[in-house]
Amino acid sequence: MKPGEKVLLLGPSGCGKSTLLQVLSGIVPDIIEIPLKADSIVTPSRWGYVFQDPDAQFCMPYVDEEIAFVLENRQVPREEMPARIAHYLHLVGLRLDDTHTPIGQLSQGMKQRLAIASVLALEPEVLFLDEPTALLDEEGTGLVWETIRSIGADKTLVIVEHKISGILDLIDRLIVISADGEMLADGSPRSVFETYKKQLADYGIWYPGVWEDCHTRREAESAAASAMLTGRQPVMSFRDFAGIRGGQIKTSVDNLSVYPGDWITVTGANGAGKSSLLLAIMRLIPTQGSCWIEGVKGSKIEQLAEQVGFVFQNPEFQFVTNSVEEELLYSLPEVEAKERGAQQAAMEELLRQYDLLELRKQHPFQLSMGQKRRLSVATALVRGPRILLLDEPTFGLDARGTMRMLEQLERLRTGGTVIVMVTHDEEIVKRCATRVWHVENGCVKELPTEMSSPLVALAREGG
Ligand SMILES: Nc1ncnc2c1ncn2[C@@H]1O[C@H](COP(=O)(O)OP(=O)(O)OP(=O)(O)O)[C@@H](O)[C@H]1O
Ligand SMILES: Nc1ncnc2c1ncn2[C@@H]1O[C@H](COP(=O)(O)OP(=O)(O)OP(=O)(O)O)[C@@H](O)[C@H]1O
Repeated sequence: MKPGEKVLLLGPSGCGKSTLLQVLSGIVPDIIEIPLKADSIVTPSRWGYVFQDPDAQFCMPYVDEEIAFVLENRQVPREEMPARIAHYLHLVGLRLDDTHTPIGQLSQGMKQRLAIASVLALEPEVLFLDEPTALLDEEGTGLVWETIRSIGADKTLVIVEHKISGILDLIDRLIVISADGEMLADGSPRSVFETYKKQLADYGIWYPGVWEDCHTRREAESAAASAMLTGRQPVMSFRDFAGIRGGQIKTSVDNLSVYPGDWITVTGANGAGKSSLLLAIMRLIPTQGSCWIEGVKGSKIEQLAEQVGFVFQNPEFQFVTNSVEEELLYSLPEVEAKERGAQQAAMEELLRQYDLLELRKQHPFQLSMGQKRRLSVATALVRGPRILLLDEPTFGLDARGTMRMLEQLERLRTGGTVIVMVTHDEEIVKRCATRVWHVENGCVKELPTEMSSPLVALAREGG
């Protein structure tokens, strides 16, 4: 790679993009000792690395201290620090009443913004970015690319990113890696997309126009028909419901009901209170008011888990066993011996659908981010819950993983399963949602959408 070059690495989930980035930066083998087969690799001297998982990035407990730590290493005088800290937080749009806030109290998207700010504070010559915008809202994504664009032509950039639409004009060189880790293409984005479109589609890699090629938008009538088909009794209702964190209300729903066959996308800025809503429904944070769920007696997590499948924003929070296969087995209900064969077959089918069959013996923590994401969703599905709460289930997925997951969720939805999905992806909102809930400063409000407009409402009211 030449100095000043802006390079994008694209490839299917698990092909080795993160690993390659770590080798190019020298993290492997200097910090992570993995044997390498290479004569010599020249690694840069002043570089910064934004990890795929922001939790892997931080050294200090507080936001201001995290950036101050970097500035101290650069010998920035103490009196200049507050202004510099404010500057780097401003670049990524991380707005806080007090910069001396514990990092553990930030939402995941806010953490990702901080991770990028602390790497920018290094003023590196070479920047390695591993899916830096995966958890960011639209504003955050725009700001990050704008900042990267403005930090100068002389900086070298190597980026792994699935959300390609905002960065292609920034990129000089696109390198595509195939599923078996070989280099498939290397050239300008335009020439690679023109020449290799078929291969990209076959490998399930993102390219401009992939949504139009792979996903059919659901028709309004079909949404209405399924609402009519699946009945009018609510399966979940909120009355003055709120979720509390750090002693304060972080999410609240006044009065909303959820019906079989609803696909609700939950949207809103980073830190708005979307994850808190799902955590409150699962009683994983303190709550007040009422969230009634059909068939759930009491509010113990085990009783909820009978009816509700939950996918955490960070897939690692979900894993409790030592292999992919055990993870699914752990979530399965106890059945009689004669039913175990069918259960095993259903589990294998799920592993196949989620491209995890070959990885069945692998430790969940030794998967790539996309593989972890797919396993976390498969685990939530394996019991066949009536309500599925999914916190950004498609982030970090390649095109194939995304389309397959959406198609499967749509099949479940038309069978009556409720999908409540937090997402920043506008395409998913446009194509999949039958209802949209928007969260602003912790308040959840239903937005009017094409799909949840009169037809669906009429069907529900029996018209
Ligand atoms: N700690 C680990 N130990 C063993 N194998 C691992 C470990 N981490 C990842 N792998 C495997 O190495 C391969 C490459 O992983 P890597 O994270 O580099 O993929 P990736 O292309 O970045 O994927 P994604 O797009 O899903 O993030 C994957 O098949 C994964 O299962
Ligand atoms: N453990 C905690 N203690 C106190 N406040 C917290 C805690 N975790 C999160 N918060 C705050 O609650 C608010 C809502 O966070 P939440 O994670 O629900 O946001 P979100 O909408 O899911 O954001 P993102 O899109 O970034 O994931 C944020 O202001 C965040 O700082």
